[in-house]
Amino acid sequence: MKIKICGLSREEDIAYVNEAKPDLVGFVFAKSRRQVSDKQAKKLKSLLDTHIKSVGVFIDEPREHIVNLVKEGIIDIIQLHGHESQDDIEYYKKTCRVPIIKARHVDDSTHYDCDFDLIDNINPGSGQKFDWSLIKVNKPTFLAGGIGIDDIEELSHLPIVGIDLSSSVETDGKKDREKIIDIVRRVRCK
Ligand SMILES: O=C(O)c1ccccc1NCC(=O)[C@H](O)[C@H](O)COP(=O)(O)O
Repeated sequence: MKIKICGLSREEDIAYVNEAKPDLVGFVFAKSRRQVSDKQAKKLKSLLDTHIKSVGVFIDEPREHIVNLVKEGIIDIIQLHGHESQDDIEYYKKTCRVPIIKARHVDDSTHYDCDFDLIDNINPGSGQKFDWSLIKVNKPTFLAGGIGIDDIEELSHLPIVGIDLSSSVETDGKKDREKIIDIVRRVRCK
């Protein structure tokens, strides 16, 4: 199972993930307490272990901004959380040629022709769970929403390719080295 640690914003956060080695990390460009500027993200990416993929997280962002971040090598994967259409997804496929993750709620069965689905809470990044028994997948799917270290055993039985988490690896709103290392180790042991 792949693991993505989302919402990195400080240079020490990058040091933590370089040590823990998750598969993916997320830079949030959408409005959020975890939001990073292009300049910050460029610096963070330059410090990131080259084996770890960087995911840009967006809500209804202008296309040019996303394309520019891919072209500059700041993000390796696009994650769309807003009202982006299949037309937008086709545009990114053609223009960027990087994997695309489209987030949806568990009760939204819209099919998007993209690389991965991400089933997330209605309030992304809030640390809130939802009913995992409602999950239906029709393509490689990541799961997010309040996932913590005690959930790994249960999640290993779900039809998902990876997990995406943020709040549970924070202390007082900041990424926590021990929590990141512990959860990546737990996932690797499954
Ligand atoms: O994390 C945010 O602040 C955020 C803001 C706006 C759109 C998306 C956001 N995060 C997306 C993620 O991929 C989070 O990792 C995911 O929602 C899980 O977060 P959590 O429930 O805190 O583990």
